[in-house]
Amino acid sequence: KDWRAMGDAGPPARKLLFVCTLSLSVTYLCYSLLGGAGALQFPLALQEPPSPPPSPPPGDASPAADAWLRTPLAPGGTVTAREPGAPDDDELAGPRAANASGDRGGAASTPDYGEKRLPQAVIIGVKKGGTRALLEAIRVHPDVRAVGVEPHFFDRNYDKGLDWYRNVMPRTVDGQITMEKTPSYFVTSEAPQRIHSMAKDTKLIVVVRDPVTRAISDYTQTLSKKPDIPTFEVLAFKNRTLGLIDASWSAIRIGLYALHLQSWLRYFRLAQIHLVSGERLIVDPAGEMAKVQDFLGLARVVTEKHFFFNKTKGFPCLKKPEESGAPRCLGKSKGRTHPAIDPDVILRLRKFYKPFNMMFYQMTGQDFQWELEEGDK
Ligand SMILES: Nc1ncnc2c1ncn2[C@@H]1O[C@H](COP(=O)(O)OS(=O)(=O)O)[C@@H](OP(=O)(O)O)[C@H]1O
Repeated sequence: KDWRAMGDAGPPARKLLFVCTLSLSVTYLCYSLLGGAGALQFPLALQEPPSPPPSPPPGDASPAADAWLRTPLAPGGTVTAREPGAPDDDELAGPRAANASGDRGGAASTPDYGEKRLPQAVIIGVKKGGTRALLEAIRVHPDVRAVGVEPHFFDRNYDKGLDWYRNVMPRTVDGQITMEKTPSYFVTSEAPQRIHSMAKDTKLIVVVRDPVTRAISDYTQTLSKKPDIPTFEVLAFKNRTLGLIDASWSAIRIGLYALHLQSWLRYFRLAQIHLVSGERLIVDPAGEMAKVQDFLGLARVVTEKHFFFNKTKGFPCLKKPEESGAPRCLGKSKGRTHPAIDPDVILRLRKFYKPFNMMFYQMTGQDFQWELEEGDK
C-alpha cells in the first residue's frame, strides 16, 4: 500500500483519517476534562503557551554550546529570539543569534556572494527529537546552507515580517537550498498556515522520537536549568492514584504527534512532510540522511563516510573535514544522561501514548515501533 499517498487520498480515506483523529481528540479532551479546569482549553491546550515578545539583545555573547559546526558571523543577521530566562540549548539570543546565520565552520565559509532567500525546507520538530543532529548533518551537504540557531520566526517573531526572516538566512547561490530548524513550530497552531502562506511548496521535516523518551529528555533539559522542579513522576500525573496523565504538561503534550500532525495536514500534503526516526538517526545516521537527501532532491553526498561512532559520547559524530579541524560531536546538552524514572510510570505513559502512536503510524504509513521492547526491534 502506498502510504505516502495518503495525504492525497480521496474522500473515503480522508473521512477515515478525520474520524480516527476525532476519536483521539475526544480521548484527549476526556483526559483534559478529567484533569480539571486547568486543561479545559482544547484545542488550545495543544498549543505552546504564547511567548513573551523577544527581548533586546543581551550581553552574553558566548559561543553556541551545541553546534557540531561552529558558525561564523553573518552580516546583517539580527535574530533576537529568546525565552525570558536562559535561552534554550539551540536558541541563541541577540549578538549570539546574529552569529547564527551561515555555513559550516570557519570564518572563510560565510560567502559574501549569493542572495539571502527564504528557506525552501524547514525542520519543524520535534523538540528533543534529534533536530540539531539532523541539521548539522545536512549542512555538510554543499548544496545546503542553514541558519545555525533557531529563528523562531513562525512562533515568536512572526510580527517582524518576512524581510527580517530572510535576512536571518545565509546567502545561497542558485541550486542551493536554504534551511532552518525550530522544533517548536510542530506544536504551534499558527505555524502551518504561516509557512503555507510563505510558500505552499515548502518542504517540511519532522524528527520524531518515542514520545516517552522524548518527554524524559525534555524534562531532563528543564531539570538541568531548574534543579528544584518536582520529579518527572510527579509532573506526569494529574492524579497518580487514578493513573491520570497530565496531558497539559508540555513534556507530555508535545508527544501527541497524531494530533499535531493533523493541523499540518490541513495545509500540506503528506508527501511534503518527511519524517525522520530520531532512533534511527542515532543507530544509522547515514541511512536516515540518504532519505532526507532524496526528499530534498539532493544528490546523496552525506554518507557513511561522514560519520563515526564516538564511544565516549555514545552517539555518532561527524568526521573532521579533510583539510583541518577536529571531529565534531554535538555538545554536552545533546545526549544527556536521563534520570531513572519509575518503571510503572513509564508503563503508564506507554499505555497513554499507544493509541496516539497507532494513529500516527496510520496517518504517516510508517511504523516507528515505539511499542516494542529494545531487544525486539
Ligand atoms: N549524533 C547525536 N549526538 C547527540 N545527540 C543526538 C545525536 N543524534 C540524536 N541525538 C539526540 O538528540 C537529542 C536532542 O534533540 P534536539 O537536538 O532536537 O533537541 S532540541 O529540541 O533542539 O533542544 C538528544 O537527546 P538526549 O539524549 O535526551 O539529550 C539525543 O538523544
